[in-house]
Amino acid sequence: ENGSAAAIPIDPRFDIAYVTPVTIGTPPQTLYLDFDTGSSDLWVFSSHTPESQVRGQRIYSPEKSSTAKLLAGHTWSILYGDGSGSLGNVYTDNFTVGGVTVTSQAVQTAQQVSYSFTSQSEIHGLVGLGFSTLNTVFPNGQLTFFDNAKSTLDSPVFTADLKWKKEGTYDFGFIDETKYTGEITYLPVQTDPGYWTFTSSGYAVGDGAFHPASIVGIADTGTSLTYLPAEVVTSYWGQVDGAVDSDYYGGYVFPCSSKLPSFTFGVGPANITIPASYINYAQITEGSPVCFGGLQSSSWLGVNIWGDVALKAAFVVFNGANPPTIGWAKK
Ligand SMILES: O[C@H]1CN[C@@H](c2nc(-c3ccc(C(F)(F)F)cc3)no2)C1
Repeated sequence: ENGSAAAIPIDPRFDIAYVTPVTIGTPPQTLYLDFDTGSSDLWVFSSHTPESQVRGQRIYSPEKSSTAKLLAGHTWSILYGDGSGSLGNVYTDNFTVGGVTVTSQAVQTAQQVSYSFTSQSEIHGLVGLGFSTLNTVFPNGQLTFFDNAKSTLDSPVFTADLKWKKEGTYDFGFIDETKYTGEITYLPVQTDPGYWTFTSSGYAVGDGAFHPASIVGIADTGTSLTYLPAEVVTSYWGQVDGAVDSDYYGGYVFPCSSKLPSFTFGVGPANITIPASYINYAQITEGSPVCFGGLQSSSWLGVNIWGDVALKAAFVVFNGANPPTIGWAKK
């Protein structure tokens, strides 16, 4: 059974994250979760989360679900790239996204969440869409929703059609030809250690020359910005009047009035262009003349991350066949 679900920006001003409605249990409990191709845990705010750590989030209460089963003796604990994290125990229950149901999905209930999750009331948990090898449940790792659903889908794929300051979609089991133009270019995926890792064939700044290069990075729907090698971002921001790499602000900032070039990245023989508007990410604070860039250096990260700023410029196919591949198309 295929499915389609909305990817809704949690903030109307800038695309910090997208959430998707899901239902868990019997009778169904609806939560809005952050679908993250950069991790592989499905965890939710729950009746096990201390009230002091819950601030407006919807919660999943397994004790109110007739189909919930405790996965005895299992725990989990996860840390995200920004230093946020959560931990807890594990149930299995019915889990539905956009009409696709998995009847015994591992649902990780939070017993602790870090302050940044507490303060983000629009995110009620995460759905990891990375490879199940990254799942943190101990002592037995659990399968992702996609791995569980794969065999019931017409095709073992899901697609991401994220949009700039608008609602996009995640589709499961099919490729919607109306969502892209031209051809989809498929690239090999390196599945070790468990991210959707691919190699971009180079880049161009604005209308400038294309620079062939092999940029190994992960496609990560859970990361807001895009983080690339220092020489790439230096050549990009070098084209922007007044842009500086600021220790104070923690990255490249520029005068909001400056004109930005677009950024093009290679996907095999094809390419995707990120419009300048996507790279003018946000004012530092409401009304500030200083703006924060959507393209930042990956040098302190140790990995290049193609986050939402890049992904929303394309229609992306996460092909879970054997071997997995990743497809990119203009839209
Ligand atoms: O770890 C990498 C895997 N994908 C990236 C990711 N990061 C988050 C995240 C979501 C929400 C929050 C909070 F609400 F602000 F706390 C924090 C981090 N979700 O995926 C980074």
